[in-house]
Parts: sequence; C-alpha cells; structure tokens
Amino acid sequence: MILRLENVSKSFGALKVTDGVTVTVPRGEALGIIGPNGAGKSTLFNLITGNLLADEGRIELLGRDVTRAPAMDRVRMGVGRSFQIPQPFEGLSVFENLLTAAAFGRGGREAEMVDDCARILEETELLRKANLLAGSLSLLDRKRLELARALATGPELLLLDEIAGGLTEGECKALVATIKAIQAKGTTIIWIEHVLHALTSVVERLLVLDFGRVIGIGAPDAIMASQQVREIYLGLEV
Ligand SMILES: Nc1ncnc2c1ncn2[C@@H]1O[C@H](COP(=O)(O)OP(=O)(O)OP(=O)(O)O)[C@@H](O)[C@H]1O
Repeated sequence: MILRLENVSKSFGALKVTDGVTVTVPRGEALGIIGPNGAGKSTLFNLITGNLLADEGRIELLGRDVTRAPAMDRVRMGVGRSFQIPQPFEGLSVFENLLTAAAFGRGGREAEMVDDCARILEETELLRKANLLAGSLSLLDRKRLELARALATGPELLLLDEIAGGLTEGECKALVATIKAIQAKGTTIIWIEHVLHALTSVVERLLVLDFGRVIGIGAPDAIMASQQVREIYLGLEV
C-alpha cells in the first residue's frame, strides 16, 4: 500500500468539498478519478500533497501518518504532481526547467540530477527539445514538460491533473503511451481526467466523486456501466 485516506474531510466555509473519503491505493496501481466540475477532485489532490490540510480523517503515505505533514515533506517522501494548467518557467530551457524541479524536489548531487533529468527527457520524448525555451513549446510538449517536471522530483506516487485536456486524438495517444511506460516502470499513478477514453485505457480502477463523496470505485467497465454514474457524471437519462 502506498497511500491510504481514511474518512478525510475538508470544508471551505460552509461548503464541504471533501466528505468522508476513504480509499486505499496499492503500490504500482493506476487509479483514475472522475466526477463533475466542482466535485472536489483537485481538492483531493491538494489534501494528498499537503497543499491543503484535512479538517478530519487520516492520510497515510508509505506507512507513515502524513495528515499534518507539510507539502515539502511529502514531495521528499515521493509525491509528485502535475498541474491542470502547465506553468513552466517560460524564459528557461526545457532542461533548466527540469533541473529546477529536481533541485526543488530531492536535491542531491548535481551530476546525478543532470543524469536523471536526461533520462526523464528521454522518457517524456523531450530529449531533442532540451535546449528550447519552455515558452516556445506546443501544447503537447508543454504537457510533456509538465509531466517531466513532476517526474524530476523523483515520485513514487505521481498525481496527474487533467493532463490530456485540449489535445488532439493523436497527441492524446502519444501522451497515453508515455504515461503507460511510466507506470510500467513501477510508479503509482492517480489521474484526474475528463478525457475518459484516455483515462480508461490506462487505469485499473476508477473512483467517482460527487459533492466531495466517493460514489463508486471499481473496474472502469463496471463503473461506466453503473446507472448512478451515468446519471451523475455523464448527465444521461437512463
Ligand atoms: N481555496 C478555496 N476556497 C474556497 N472554495 C474553494 C477553494 N478551492 C476549491 N473551492 C471550491 O471547492 C469546490 C471543489 O473544487 P475542486 O477544484 O476541488 O473541484 P474539481 O472537481 O477539481 O473541479 P474541476 O473539474 O472543475 O477542476 C468548488 O466549488 C470550488 O469552487
């Protein structure tokens, strides 16, 4: 088990955005999270990363209680994250962006970090673009860089927040192949995504959030066939 959330809740004022969420994520799994806009998906990520602290409940990471641990500790323990809107340092090269993330995430000896960054550029198919300015990249490459920056912190648990949004079908396929390869190397992945065909081609389980509550978790086929999920998430009359 890499991550366990037990009865985790979070409110903003009177609005309960995370409501008694309990889930266990085994090491190596790819778990997808879906739910309508405002269901509390990004907030759940913020609670896992420590960018927000839970009001109630317990969060365990790699067997350690991190419920009150600051974000930096959790990065050092191996939680990496990509953001919905990539915000690289536009005036730095792709490689410099990665080195910055690596230094922030784990620190370590410079030669080692440089080697790691070169390997990650290869994994994310950015090697030939290493010296380009981040601000000059296409949308697909900005997404790849966002992924690479998350990998540069050395995560065992990788959180992806809507990384496939806005891509063409072909670009989406290419990104999915990269994500599959990352999982195949043993990284645990939790992926929030509205592009369902991309998500279901990777994840082993889907978790459905609605009003901050888990309303379903299981194999993607079973979840997508569920009447409750179709009504709530897809807005379908069934
Ligand atoms: N810092 C905050 N302060 C107050 N309200 C917030 C804060 N962050 C999020 N919210 C509210 O909490 C609710 C859940 O937001 P969240 O971003 O977690 O949803 P989401 O499922 O990720 O949505 P989307 O699919 O649109 O990204 C929304 O109503 C949002 O307006």
